[in-house]
Amino acid sequence: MHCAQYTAGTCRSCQWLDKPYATQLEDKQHDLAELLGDLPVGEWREPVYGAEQAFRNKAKMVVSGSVERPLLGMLHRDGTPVDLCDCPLYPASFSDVFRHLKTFIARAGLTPYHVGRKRGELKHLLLTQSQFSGGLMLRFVLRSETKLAQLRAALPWLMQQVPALQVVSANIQPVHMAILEGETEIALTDQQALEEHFNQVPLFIRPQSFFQTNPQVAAALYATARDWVAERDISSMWDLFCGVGGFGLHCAGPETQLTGIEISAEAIVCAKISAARLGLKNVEFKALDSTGFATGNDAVPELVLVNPPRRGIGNELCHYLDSMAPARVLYSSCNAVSMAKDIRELKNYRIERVQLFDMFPHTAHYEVLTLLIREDAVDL
Ligand SMILES: C[S@@+](CC[C@H](N)C(=O)[O-])C[C@H]1O[C@@H](n2cnc3c(N)ncnc32)[C@H](O)[C@@H]1O
Ligand code: SF4
Repeated sequence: MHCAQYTAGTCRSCQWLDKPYATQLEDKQHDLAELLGDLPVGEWREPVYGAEQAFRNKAKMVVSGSVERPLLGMLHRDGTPVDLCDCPLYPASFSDVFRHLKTFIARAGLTPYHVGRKRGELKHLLLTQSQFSGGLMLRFVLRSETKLAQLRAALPWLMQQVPALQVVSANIQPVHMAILEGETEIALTDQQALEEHFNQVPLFIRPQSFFQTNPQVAAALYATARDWVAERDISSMWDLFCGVGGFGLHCAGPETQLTGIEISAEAIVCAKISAARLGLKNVEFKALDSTGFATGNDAVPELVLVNPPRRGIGNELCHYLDSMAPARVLYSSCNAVSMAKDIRELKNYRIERVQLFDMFPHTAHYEVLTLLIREDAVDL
């Protein structure tokens, strides 16, 4: 893939752009094999990959420059801004949206935040697209509510220029730190969730909930989890770190007892809407800490699916799972280092199958799906 910013040396976020894509996949597979090292693996599946460019559904833009000439992109460590509106990882349609946003910033008088001077209001713009409808969610991350009235007053113009905009909100992030967003979210449109569909499963994207950023590969990941679960007659499962419910909602049939656990209440709202749409009756989604939920529960489902953040599931949950001993554990991870560490703690399990999903082309990162089966299981 060609990137003018990379060639010019102005953005090096894609550290592997010089590597041919086939070599990137080989290197990732090799890295995964090294991390699992001594652990026997029943079956290695071929890596799954998608488009090499325009695969991201989300742009996180740092706003800098002046109110008349804003830049949307990133800041180097020394504070030098780079405009990344032409980044080839985004869908082509984003460039028009960025152009209108620059005009909008000037019209609404949203002064870009200056990190060095600690002045200005508009810090970031977060833009997400649904590949199902083409609809867009836009979030303005502001230092305070000072310019909110101006933003509201100018918004009808933006909605007219960008008719795909469905969900707009303002996030207030008063802290002078490299934190992307704050706790307060103010809805600026009646619609507050963007509808997405993967494999005919309706999923909803809301401002403060995690959503996969590579829809093509994420859809393949969920479909694979669904297929692996369907190999056995699973009547009860937990989906821990469930986000908006993508895994559980793919895997559950009409009779499956599914419990989805996720710390973000916003994401749980989305998961419940999806479950209702699918007509799933034996499903519950709760906004809780996964470890707290698991360790405080006597029930043992037939399968536990985990999809934690980069830090992994951690020792306490590993030890609890190992002793509570569900027949199967399906572990989806965006960090094979923490996953390999966790699996070593699951001493009663063997690795039945592993498959790599390249969610993050041109970087060293990847997603991996691992099926673990309890050692003493005869035919599970
Ligand atoms: C990698 S995301 C996976 C989300 C979801 N499974 C999906 O496919 O989109 C990890 C999720 O874990 C959630 N999370 C983080 N810490 C948590 C905790 N202690 N308990 C439950 N969920 C947590 C995050 O909010 C995030 O939604
Ligand atoms: S993030 Fe975008 S602009 Fe930066 S190197 Fe990657 S493709 Fe190029």
